[in-house]
Amino acid sequence: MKIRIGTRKSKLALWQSEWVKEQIEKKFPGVEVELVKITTKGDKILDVPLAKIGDKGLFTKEIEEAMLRGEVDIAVHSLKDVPSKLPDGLTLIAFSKREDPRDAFLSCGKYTLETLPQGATVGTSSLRRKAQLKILRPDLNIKDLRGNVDTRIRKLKEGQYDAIILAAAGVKRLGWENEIDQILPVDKMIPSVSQGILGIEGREGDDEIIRIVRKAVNCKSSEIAATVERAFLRTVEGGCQVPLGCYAEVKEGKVHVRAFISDLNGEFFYKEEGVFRVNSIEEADRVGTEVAERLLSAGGREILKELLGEK
Ligand SMILES: NCc1[nH]cc(CCC(=O)O)c1CC(=O)O
Repeated sequence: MKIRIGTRKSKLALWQSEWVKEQIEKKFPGVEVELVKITTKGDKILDVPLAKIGDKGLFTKEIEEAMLRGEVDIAVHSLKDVPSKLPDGLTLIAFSKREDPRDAFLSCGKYTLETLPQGATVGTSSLRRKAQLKILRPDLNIKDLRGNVDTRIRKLKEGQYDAIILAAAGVKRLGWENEIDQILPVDKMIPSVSQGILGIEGREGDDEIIRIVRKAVNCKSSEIAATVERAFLRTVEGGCQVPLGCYAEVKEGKVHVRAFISDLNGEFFYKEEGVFRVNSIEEADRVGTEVAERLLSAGGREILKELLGEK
């Protein structure tokens, strides 16, 4: 039996797909796994902030089309790049053990977020990171930064920024861990929905492939966390154009959820935090939905109207 993985060509995407290939081949010596490289729109547009492109599925669409045409069988994604709604016929079939979900601060060994000089230039294009930075350090000059992880670190080293913020997960997977000067705590910098989790997407009804992939990589607590966080995202429907974050920490039948929605400057900032009992995927979905509804009622709805226009 052979399983073909559709993957982007970036170093991080290839690392992630290779990792899934290894897990499958280790557990199922009779299964051959092949990587098929596919370029997505997000790989082509490298200089525009994602919030301005505004497309859902920027990093996933071409791979999904290949899956639906039967050219590849599964796709390995950074789950945070996967929109909350998938095309008909496709579904998330497994969730990897979560790598560090937090954001990392990099400054060539010079600073922490607290010791950065007044007015220093910090690189990030993420509205979620910008809004939270505005609250922690309103004096900072926040400058757009796109490109893959290696490119962003190169731009920091060239001196274009005093510091940059990246997902710790990507930095660690690519072996840049020593460049991290500070890991930002989840209370101060609420992570992105699904940050650090790999989502494996497949075709509905491909039961044998689903069984193999789940057995090789699925992690129950990641599945619960991802379900809470993605239910939040689906309910808010803010995508990349609204500053928002949601992080569900799973321990012993409970989830500790932290979430926020804010305007672009962090001026109107709504945060929710709570601990919920969760014993099933259905309950996890309900918790994420409820947290989102609370934030929408608290003021999130006005922010969506302002940023997305009347719907
Ligand atoms: N937005 C791009 C992206 N998609 C996934 C990761 C990191 C890995 C992960 O979160 O699993 C990154 C880089 C970053 O935000 O620094």
